[in-house]
Amino acid sequence: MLRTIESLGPLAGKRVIVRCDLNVPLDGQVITDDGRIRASLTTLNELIHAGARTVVISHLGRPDGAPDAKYSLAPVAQRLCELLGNPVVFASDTVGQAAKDAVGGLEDGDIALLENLRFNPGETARDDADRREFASRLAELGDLFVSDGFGVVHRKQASVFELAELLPSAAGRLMTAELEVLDRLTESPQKPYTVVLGGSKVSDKLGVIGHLLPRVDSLLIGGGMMFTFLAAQGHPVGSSLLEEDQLDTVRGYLAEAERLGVDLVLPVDTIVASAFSADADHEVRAVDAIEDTAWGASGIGLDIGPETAKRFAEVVRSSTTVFWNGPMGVFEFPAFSGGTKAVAQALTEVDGLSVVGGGDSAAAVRALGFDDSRFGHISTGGGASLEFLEGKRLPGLEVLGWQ
Ligand SMILES: Nc1ncnc2c1ncn2[C@@H]1O[C@H](COP(=O)(O)OP(=O)(O)OP(=O)(O)O)[C@@H](O)[C@H]1O
Ligand SMILES: O=C(O)[C@H](O)COP(=O)(O)O
Repeated sequence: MLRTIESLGPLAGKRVIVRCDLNVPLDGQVITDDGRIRASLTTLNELIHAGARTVVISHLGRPDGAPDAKYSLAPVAQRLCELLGNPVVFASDTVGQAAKDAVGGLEDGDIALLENLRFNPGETARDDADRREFASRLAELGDLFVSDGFGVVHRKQASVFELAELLPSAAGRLMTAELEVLDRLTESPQKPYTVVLGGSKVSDKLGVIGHLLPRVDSLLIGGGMMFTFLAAQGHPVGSSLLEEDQLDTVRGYLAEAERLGVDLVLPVDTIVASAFSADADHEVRAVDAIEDTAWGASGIGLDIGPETAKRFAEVVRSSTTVFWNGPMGVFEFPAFSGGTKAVAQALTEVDGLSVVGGGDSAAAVRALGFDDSRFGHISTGGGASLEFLEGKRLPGLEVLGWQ
């Protein structure tokens, strides 16, 4: 049974550390999608109103265990303050003097945000003892711990796992809301059940496919992920995103899909660009002709093509349950956003349950003008929701009592 906030007892006057996933997309200092900040507000408002002294912690991006200004949470503190309508004290470090001063200065109902957890090597250390050492320094800043960063719950990291062992801990409201919907997808998805995969974290997400194949009726592969499949079928993919060391694994998935009778749908066309940029020249090409443009092997596939988009949309629309993770192309560049838009539109037309998972996927649908309410659920977790659907035991959930 997942422990919830009620299990922590009275909160007034207590220093409550809340692990959120405020890993939002940034363009310089500008937050391009604040969905993950908004999703954290329910828990934070509840703690504020209960008179807790709230200490918010999060990572942003993947800095290398040392401070790096481009991954600072300062813009997030500013946005959090606007959304809460409350001052947010921002500490320029995580376990140093600035954090101690910020937390020490909190009154009941106040809130502070500490700097990016991943500026400290202990947060993501492989060695258990190193993570534990960092977690114990974090634990000194709080009396209680609320884990609400669903997007990071698949990571065995100090602020997700060890900290929850060190302090009385419970799941926050976002965490429980996410689990309620995703549980429906694992327990009894209504058929036909389709999963759509794309995005750029290819090696992170390929592993999920083997576990999903026995559970789904159709699996559609687009985004950066498609090129490893196309290459596995013998197609040259130019300079597109490719995980060469995964080719054998992918061949295994293709064979397994056939054996299980799963409809594994790969793109038939792609938009090939001269370079990775918003204004690059581009042409639609069949997937066996990616290198047949004037750019030859330097051409890059940046979106699924129109014929593929049409086919994907048809499969999605005729499904009763759909889970989608990972944009179909580089949606941040308008010329390569068509595939993502077509799939998003089809999801809004599903007569059943449609779930969008992932920080970038959620950002994509919003950037393309789709309102959250047009989907059954928008999950803040990309990798996390996929690993949950795989049926994996997630460290950040187990430590909260989830079986
Ligand atoms: N063909 C492609 N080549 C390169 N990048 C691509 C391609 N297609 C999509 N992308 C990129 O994939 C990124 C999103 O991938 P990611 O796997 O991180 O998605 P997510 O699961 O929604 O996010 P998260 O895992 O952070 O929650 C986008 O920034 C998009 O530009
Ligand atoms: O964006 C995400 O999926 C989460 O914030 C986790 O980030 P990570 O993949 O860098 O651990």
